[in-house]
Amino acid sequence: MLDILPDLFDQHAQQLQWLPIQWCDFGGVPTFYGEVQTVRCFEDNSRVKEVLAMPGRGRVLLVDGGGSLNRALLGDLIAQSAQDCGWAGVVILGAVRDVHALKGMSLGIKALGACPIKTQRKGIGELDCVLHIEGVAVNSGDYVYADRHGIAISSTAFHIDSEGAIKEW
Ligand SMILES: O=C([O-])CC(=O)C(=O)O
Repeated sequence: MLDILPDLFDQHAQQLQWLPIQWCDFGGVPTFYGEVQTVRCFEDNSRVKEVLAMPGRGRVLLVDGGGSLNRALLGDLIAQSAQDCGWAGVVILGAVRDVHALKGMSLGIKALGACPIKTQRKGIGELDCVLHIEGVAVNSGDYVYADRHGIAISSTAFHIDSEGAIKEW
């Protein structure tokens, strides 16, 4: 799929909130969208690993890692698990590693940057919490729309067909 955000904003700007962050694109799928599940954690990816081993059903995991580039919250093994479990994408306000392998995955992956060091898992982190990213509140059950421009959040589910036609669900 090509770009989706310009047409989405042209047609439905009132229902969208833009996250003004220039993300790095690490996955093999630059355009992806789906229902959000939220995680908040800091330099501990326990929750990320647990959740991405559960059925994704086309959803997108949005992780507020506090912006830390000191530890990677996702690497090739967890990303493979996400792909195998049917997640559409993972968005990390923080870092990832195993960058070469991530590019080969059928998964959307956006993050602030890369770091070669993994976290120490101590079981710390929250699932399904309200995240505040660039002044935008995001809950599990909202929707993420991502392409090479970046990421928009909405409480509305849109379906975008392979021709780029947008339908509200
Ligand atoms: O295990 C981790 O914490 C991150 C990682 O390297 C992987 O997902 O392969």
